[in-house]
Amino acid sequence: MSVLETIQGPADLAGLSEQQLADLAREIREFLVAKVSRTGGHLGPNLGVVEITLAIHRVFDSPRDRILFDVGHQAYVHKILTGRQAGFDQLRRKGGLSGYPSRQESVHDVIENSHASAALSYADGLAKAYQLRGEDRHVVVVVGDGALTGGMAWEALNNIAAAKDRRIVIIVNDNGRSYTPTVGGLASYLNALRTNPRYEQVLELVKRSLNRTPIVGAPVYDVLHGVKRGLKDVLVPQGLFEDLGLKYVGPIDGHDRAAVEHALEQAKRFGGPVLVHCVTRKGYGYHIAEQDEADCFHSPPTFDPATGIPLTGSEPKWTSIFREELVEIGRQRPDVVAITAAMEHPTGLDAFAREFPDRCFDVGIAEQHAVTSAAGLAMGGMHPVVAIYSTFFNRAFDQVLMDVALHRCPVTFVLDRSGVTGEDGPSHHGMWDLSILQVVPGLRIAAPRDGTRLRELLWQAVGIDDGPTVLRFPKGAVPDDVPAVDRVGGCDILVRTGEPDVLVVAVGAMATTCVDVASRLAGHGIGVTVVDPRWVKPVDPVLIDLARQHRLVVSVEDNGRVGGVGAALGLALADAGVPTPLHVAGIAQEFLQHGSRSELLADLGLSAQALARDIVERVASLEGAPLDALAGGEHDPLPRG
Ligand SMILES: Cc1ncc(C[n+]2csc(CCOP(=O)(O)OP(=O)(O)O)c2C)c(N)n1
Ligand SMILES: CC(=O)[C@@H](O)[C@H](O)COP(=O)(O)O
Ligand SMILES: [Mg+2]
Repeated sequence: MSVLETIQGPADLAGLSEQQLADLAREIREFLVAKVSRTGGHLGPNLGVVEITLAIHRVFDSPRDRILFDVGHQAYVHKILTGRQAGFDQLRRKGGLSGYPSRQESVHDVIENSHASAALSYADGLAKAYQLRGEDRHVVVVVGDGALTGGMAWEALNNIAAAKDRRIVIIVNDNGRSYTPTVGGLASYLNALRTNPRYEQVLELVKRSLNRTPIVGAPVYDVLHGVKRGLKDVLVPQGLFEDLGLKYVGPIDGHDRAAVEHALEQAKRFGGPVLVHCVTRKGYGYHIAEQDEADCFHSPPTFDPATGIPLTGSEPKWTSIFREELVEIGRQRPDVVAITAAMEHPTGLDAFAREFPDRCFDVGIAEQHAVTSAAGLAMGGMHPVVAIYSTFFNRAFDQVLMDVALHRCPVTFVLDRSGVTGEDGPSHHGMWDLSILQVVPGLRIAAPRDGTRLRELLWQAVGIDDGPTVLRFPKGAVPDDVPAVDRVGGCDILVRTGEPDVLVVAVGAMATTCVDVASRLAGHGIGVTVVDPRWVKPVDPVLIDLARQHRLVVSVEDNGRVGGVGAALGLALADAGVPTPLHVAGIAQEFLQHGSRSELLADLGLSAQALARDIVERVASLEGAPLDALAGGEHDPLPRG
């Protein structure tokens, strides 16, 4: 039996020998590669925290002590050690193990939100609560060097440092990378500590002193702390973290479990906020990941573990089309610049950055700064294109509203991963952008239905210079082009069959589904017009006129129903006194769990079959006619369910 098979919970770690612990670390890595190669997921980050997570669960007492992970994509090892090994065959699959901590799964999990740079704020709050309640509990936070480039992290550190007696242990997992090498002054600071040759000597000294000195409390900590202060004062006049008032321990070799345990024991005894700086390598222990220059296998799809080669074909993705077209725009528009929040490749800016290195800015995981910096660039005469996943864009709402739109800055936001994303779960679905952005005066939103429209609309967006524009599209494969049969104003008519009974307003990528709906209704006496407004904000007046001509309007969007495109259309129809009934088909305003995009859309009633069935029922209720008469009785091609 392997050591790993004996681990059902953290308590099983206590009695293990050094050899067993070394075997366990190896077995965990083998487990991660074997499982994640079959499901896809965050392999690189988790390979890098095996020793750190083992040390945490040997030194602290979860769930009494709370273990928090920033982002949470690196919590697989934590899940393995807390009784969830069996779930990894269904990792990130509908109904299976979440790829992030989940309170529904385990009492050992706390934070379910996968948005970076928030964990330290949770820790500050939790520690305050335990102090007020007189509970002697530690709060342990694993935060990556990338997550530390986010502003919230520093807001939290500012507060944590002020409270000398709150039991918070911050473990900085410093692998020098977000996806790509971490950027900015902080990265340079951490790098200075990591890469100076004296660091190696000092590390050796620390290691020897740790191994020689049994854990007797203060002396070990003082050795660690004193030596480090010496190092830091030599390298950097004043320790950044110590200047804040935080006790700093490190840098520690994050793959030396015993050294990490020693440091955590000292931190635990200190009884106040301590920051333990662990130096690790992303993808550690799986050479294919370690050598992956792109992103160290940050989040690979299913792959062959022997070669690392993806098992799924690389079909043209929305991102690929954006990547290609932006380079062409960059060639013709020297005023166009690009901004990423530590996701240059995932958002498709990597090609632009290669061709125009001086015109592409990676600001770190700092979406709020990205947006207001874009306002500054626009005020300086440039036209910024800010590429951010839809869900991460949420946190920069005030910056879009007050720093960009109030000043009518010509900034183009490109929101990839809009709508139902899939396997990353509730805090990754981009189901809010069409709602929250409706309230921004002067901001225009385009939702391309296919690759050709993406190219067209991107050019139109960067051509608008009197205010901000947004393009939004989903994750994954691009549908075949959906040609228009007519153009009315700014709207494309995609289908026009029979009498003008039902007007289907297709928002962006839902157009393919809406055309399928029309074909399912064609043979049943229900005339359908499918219209793609292309620019979905502001509401195109053409839609008002088309609605007047039809008996029912159905809007279909891959966004929350509340406050989305359909809701805005409803307000416009009411303001125009158009009595045509409107049904808004969209995502129920609830947190969606993880699963494939197609599964989740079907569950939401956004499949062509479900939409067609719903329209048949709505038309029938308009006429009071029995459903069967409309739907062809036993011949009904729209079986329930
Ligand atoms: C607000 C926000 N922006 C972007 C992301 C996407 N993202 C997920 S992990 C990651 C890199 C995190 O780097 P780091 O904190 O150093 O962790 P590592 O992967 O290196 O362990 C990014 C940018 C996110 N989760 N949240
Ligand atoms: C953890 C995180 O936020 C990212 O790694 C995200 O999982 C990437 O999503 P995609 O795989 O859709 O690029
Ligand atoms: Mg990192």
